[in-house]
Amino acid sequence: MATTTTTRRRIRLITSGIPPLVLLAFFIFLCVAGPAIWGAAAGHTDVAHASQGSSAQHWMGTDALGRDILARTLLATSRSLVLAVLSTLIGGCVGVALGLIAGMSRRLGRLIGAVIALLIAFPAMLLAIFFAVIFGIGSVGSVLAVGAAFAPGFARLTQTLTASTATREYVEAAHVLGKGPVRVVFRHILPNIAEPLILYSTIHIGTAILSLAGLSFLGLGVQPPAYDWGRMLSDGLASVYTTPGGAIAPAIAIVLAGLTFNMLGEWISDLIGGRNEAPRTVSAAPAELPADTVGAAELSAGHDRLLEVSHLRVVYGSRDGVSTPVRDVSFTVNAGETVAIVGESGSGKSQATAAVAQLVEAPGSVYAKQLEFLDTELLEAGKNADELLGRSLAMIFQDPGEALNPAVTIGTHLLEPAMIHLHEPKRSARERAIEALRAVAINDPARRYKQHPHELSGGMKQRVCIAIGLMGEPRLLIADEPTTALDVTVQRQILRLISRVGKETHSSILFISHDIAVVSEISDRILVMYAGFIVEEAPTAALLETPAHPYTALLVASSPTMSIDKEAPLPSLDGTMPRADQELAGCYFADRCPRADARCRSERPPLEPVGDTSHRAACWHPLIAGEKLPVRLKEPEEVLS
Ligand SMILES: Nc1ncnc2c1ncn2[C@@H]1O[C@H](COP(=O)(O)OP(=O)(O)OP(=O)(O)O)[C@@H](O)[C@H]1O
Repeated sequence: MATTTTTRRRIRLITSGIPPLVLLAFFIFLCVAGPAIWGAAAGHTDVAHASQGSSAQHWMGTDALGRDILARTLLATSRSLVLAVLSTLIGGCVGVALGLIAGMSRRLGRLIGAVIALLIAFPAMLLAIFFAVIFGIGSVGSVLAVGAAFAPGFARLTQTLTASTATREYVEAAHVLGKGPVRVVFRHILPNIAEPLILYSTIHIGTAILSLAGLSFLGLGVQPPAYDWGRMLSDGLASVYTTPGGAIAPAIAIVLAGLTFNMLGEWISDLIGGRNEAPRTVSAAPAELPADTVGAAELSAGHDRLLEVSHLRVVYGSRDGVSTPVRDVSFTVNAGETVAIVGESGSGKSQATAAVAQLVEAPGSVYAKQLEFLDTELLEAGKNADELLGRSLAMIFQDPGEALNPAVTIGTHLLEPAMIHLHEPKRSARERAIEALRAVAINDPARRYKQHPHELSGGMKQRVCIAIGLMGEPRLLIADEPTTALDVTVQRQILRLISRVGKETHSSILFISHDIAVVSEISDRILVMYAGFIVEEAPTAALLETPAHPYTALLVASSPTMSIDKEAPLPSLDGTMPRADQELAGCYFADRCPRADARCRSERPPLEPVGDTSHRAACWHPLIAGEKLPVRLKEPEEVLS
């Protein structure tokens, strides 16, 4: 059934491509062979047979000098088409350059965006006439004028495409790798916006033919003795009653050429659309992970500080106010340790780690008393910080589909960290890349190396992202909800893989998740975040068995696990977390907390040890070990809803 649909689609694609391709071939033939075949007839004057109607010798008649109109029309093809292609190229290059600057740079973007919006408000033909007067009458002036009139359209399209591509995770990953803006544009942005731009250009050649003909018709374009279809149309209209062919022949040529490029554009669009449809793959049984080598090279030093974050704050300022997704976060990650950050959606987990990876973009600002990675103060290190992070930090994002650049092969993704940061020769980097794919349990790594991301399943893409991390010299692996976008059957494997890779490469792991049950499987220590604060921090077992903060206690109790009684109702966490733009004097959890009193609402509790020094909680009334929180249980229908 699927095969029949695909076959039918292919047949439709081939048949719909025949008319524009045949017409295009015909026009190319006219451009190439035209001068040799019709050159003489088009230039031969015969005043005795001037301004004649159609005859067997002159199908479209003759002009005022007795020249054959059909021959001149066919000969005018090359000038008309070359000028149209040139003006599209000029408009395309100028527009794409402006659009890229506007899409990449926030400050210049606003200015260029405003100019584009102003120009786009005028009809393109009106702009072309305006620019033709400025650039001067003639072929060159008209080409520049039509190019300038098209540039705002190209710029608007490029700006929109760039803005949406620039926020993709593979572009952010490229920034993490320390790639400069020019490299990011040519490697990651342009290849991914090229298809709609090519499509737009093809259709625009048709419009350019019409616009140039219009300028020539108005006397602003091609000047005698040179001629194009617009010039011929203008001359032909003067004698339309005696020699109608003088106007009809160039008019037919203009319409046919315009139609050809429009049909070609539609066909390319179909072709691209079909190619981008993800192939349906039958998901094979997930590959067994190779034997775990946990413990083979455990770091002996127990408390080597790798990352030290002290009083981290992330602030976004806008005309509408200030929003602070990370209010005050302090934590450390020791060498070889796996630390998890948990908390409900919007608690600031991703923003806090984005600040560590230097991925918070304007208008966001990062403040910290200390943000030290491998003994380097990141907020003061400038370019050195980029290099350090590019070499020693690996990021695994939530959606592996977004994290990989669809335009480049898996191999290229893997080679970049090794070649850019370790300056490794391509040959040895390639060998290591195939080894890295094998290490993350990807079958047939040599074949996968040559494939593009769309040829891989979601789980495989995430394995590739992990393998990319292995290509540098990672000391810290930040995994931001790496299993959320994956099929449940693959989640556990990816989790185990990340844990194993961390141990084998002696890297520490900072693992972000909203699911405490997930992180408890791999983490040594858990940090609980709420409304931009760390509200509790403890070794995993202590946090799960004796949570001190009421929020943690509710998170633990409401986390459905395989071991709990499925018939028993889950505790309910009513209310919502304060927004990032809300400022409160006291504890941000107070409104949802069954233990809150007046002090909780007026005075913010500091993160302080509760019992053991490794266990800290920010609460005025922490739960004493073993104490149960009085909680409202969810009704069965609430659990289902
Ligand atoms: N570019 C931005 N501008 C302004 N505020 C932002 C921006 N990005 C994020 N925020 C704010 O930061 C808050 C925290 O976002 P963050 O992505 O860190 O949460 P999270 O805990 O990781 O949640 P999730 O699990 O849903 O990803 C958001 O609720 C949002 O209000």
